[in-house]
Amino acid sequence: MTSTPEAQVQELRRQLQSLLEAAKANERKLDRFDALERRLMAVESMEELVNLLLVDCRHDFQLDAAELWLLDPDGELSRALPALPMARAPRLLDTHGPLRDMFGAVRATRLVGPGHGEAVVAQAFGDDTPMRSAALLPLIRQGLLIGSLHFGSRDPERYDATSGTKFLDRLSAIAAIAIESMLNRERLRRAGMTDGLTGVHNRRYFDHRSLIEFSQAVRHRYPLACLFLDIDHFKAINDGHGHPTGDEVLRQVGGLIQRSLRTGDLAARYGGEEFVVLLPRTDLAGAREVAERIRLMVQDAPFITPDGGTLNATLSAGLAMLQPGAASFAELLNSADQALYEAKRAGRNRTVAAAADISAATAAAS
Ligand SMILES: Nc1nc2c(ncn2[C@@H]2O[C@H](COP(=O)(O)OP(=O)(O)OP(=O)(O)O)[C@@H](O)[C@H]2O)c(=O)[nH]1
Repeated sequence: MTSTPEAQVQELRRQLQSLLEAAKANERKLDRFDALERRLMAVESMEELVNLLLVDCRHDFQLDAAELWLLDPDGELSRALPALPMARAPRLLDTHGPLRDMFGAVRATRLVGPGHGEAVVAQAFGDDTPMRSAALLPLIRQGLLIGSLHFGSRDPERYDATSGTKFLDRLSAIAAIAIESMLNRERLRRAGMTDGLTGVHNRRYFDHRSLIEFSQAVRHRYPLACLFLDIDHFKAINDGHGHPTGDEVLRQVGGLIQRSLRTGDLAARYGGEEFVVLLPRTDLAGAREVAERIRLMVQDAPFITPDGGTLNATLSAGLAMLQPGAASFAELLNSADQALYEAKRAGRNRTVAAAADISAATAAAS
């Protein structure tokens, strides 16, 4: 049956309308991708980048789930991320295995859903996931798979294996560049405030942070303790076992100090074989306990030398408390340094508190 010319015109109009709607939808999609790419290129910090990929993307693209996996074989990110204010954290992988399982040798964007990859959806979002389809974007830099970005939907048809992946491919390339440049920036930032040998903060960072800690303690009137820790007869270790062994002892002492502290405490290598520690909201008894814990750990530790041998070392600690009415942070440092001098003079391998703190504690007790 041939249709009337009016019916043919109606049909053409309908087809034209649906083409126009598809074109408009595509344009809106392009605008959204465009806006996201611009924001990715402009992020200033790791937390902003992760929030953009996991929280904003999910909202802007009306996704039901978004996940980011990042390869972190050296534990660099797992040390850095907990301190950052992130609404959602990426999953850190210590090996390539999960990425290899997901992308194989092809390493291209995958659209998976019912009948063509339920198992992969579960792999991407967990076994109990309500997601029914997903877009899995490999993040590749300089030929290496550095992570993956997963967008999930409860709608089984949202991601269909036959759909194009042009926008998603572009997004994954830009996300990978943004992640790599952010990691490099973080590395540089940390290198600028970390002592290269021991991994604790350097003097420059300490000088900056200590002033903040000082003014906070003064303003909010809480105690602030300062410890100077100095390895005993370190010159003899260098002379007797060689400089590389001295370096190794320094590295291990730095690690012991770091592990003895709470979040919010600050440890730094102050110079040579001397470390400084700031303990906010810690009283004299608490600070003495920390100093003694570190001293005993060092005393009991067998230090492993580069040639596989062991040696023993000790350290002396000088401890001082921020005094009410102290005019400057330098006064506190100075008192801790004097106390350290006393500890050395009295025979080393001991903790000595500054005279003013001992008399204040005695007066309070009597
Ligand atoms: N291996 C190594 N040695 C260092 C480093 N920085 C400083 N030193 C050495 O540390 C030694 C410090 O010696 P001294 O200041 O005489 O103190 P000490 O031998 O520890 O004696 P006391 O502190 O009085 O117990 C010097 O020999 C420095 O050369 C370093 O980064 N690595």
